[in-house]
Amino acid sequence: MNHTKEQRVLQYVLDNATRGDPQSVVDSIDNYCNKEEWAMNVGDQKGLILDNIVNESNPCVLLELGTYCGYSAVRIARLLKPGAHLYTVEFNPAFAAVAKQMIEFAGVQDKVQILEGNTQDIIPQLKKKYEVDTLDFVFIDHWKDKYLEDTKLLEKCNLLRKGTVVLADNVIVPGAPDFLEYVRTCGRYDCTNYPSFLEYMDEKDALEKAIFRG
Ligand SMILES: Nc1ncc2ncn(CCCCCNC(=O)c3cc(-c4ccc(F)cc4)cc(O)c3O)c2n1
Ligand SMILES: [Mg+2]
Repeated sequence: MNHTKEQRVLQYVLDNATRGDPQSVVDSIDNYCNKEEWAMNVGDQKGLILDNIVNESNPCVLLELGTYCGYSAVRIARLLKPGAHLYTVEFNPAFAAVAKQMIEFAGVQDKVQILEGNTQDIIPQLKKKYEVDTLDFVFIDHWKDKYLEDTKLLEKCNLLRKGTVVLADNVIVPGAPDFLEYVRTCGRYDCTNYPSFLEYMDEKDALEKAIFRG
């Protein structure tokens, strides 16, 4: 029954976390992935940095690229004010199915909407199909070689406004060198690097915050 790692992570949450308690869902996933099976959640160390940046930017409309099991969607949604909304894009149906159940168990389904598909197809639909004006916060955590292309696509679709926070995971491991080079040198972003560690490992990783200048 639980043939995939993602299904085993979900089952562990269902067996060990408290329904409607997003913090217990986040803690359970971190416990499982620390003890049993590594998985590519942003994790607790980078997660604390993510929490701080979400809290300081107080966002209302958010986009996440790469949902996976829904760990960061639950982590972000637990901090959102009433009426705030997170769109999260996932193209792997099996991952999306796990994430849907994770998000519902955590009780944050009213704040999170999973959009199934490829970011390059979905990003151009956000304004017309999902009635998004501009984004306050973007968390990028999908294919590392798509970070740059999709950041440029967000610009092209006029989804970024002065002050939009673009936060990217894994800028060291696996790395997104072309994205880093672009946001740090194109003149349209104020960038900050947040050194941390790869989830559940001792390897160095980092988040990069790039605030759009408008
Ligand atoms: N275009 C599009 N549209 C929509 C989509 N939905 C999903 N995807 C594809 C996402 C595929 C997973 C992306 N995430 C990672 O690959 C990742 C990897 C590691 C890692 C792995 C091995 C190591 F040895 C060390 C580190 C760590 C991380 O934290 C990661 O986030 C999409 N793509
Ligand atoms: Mg990641």
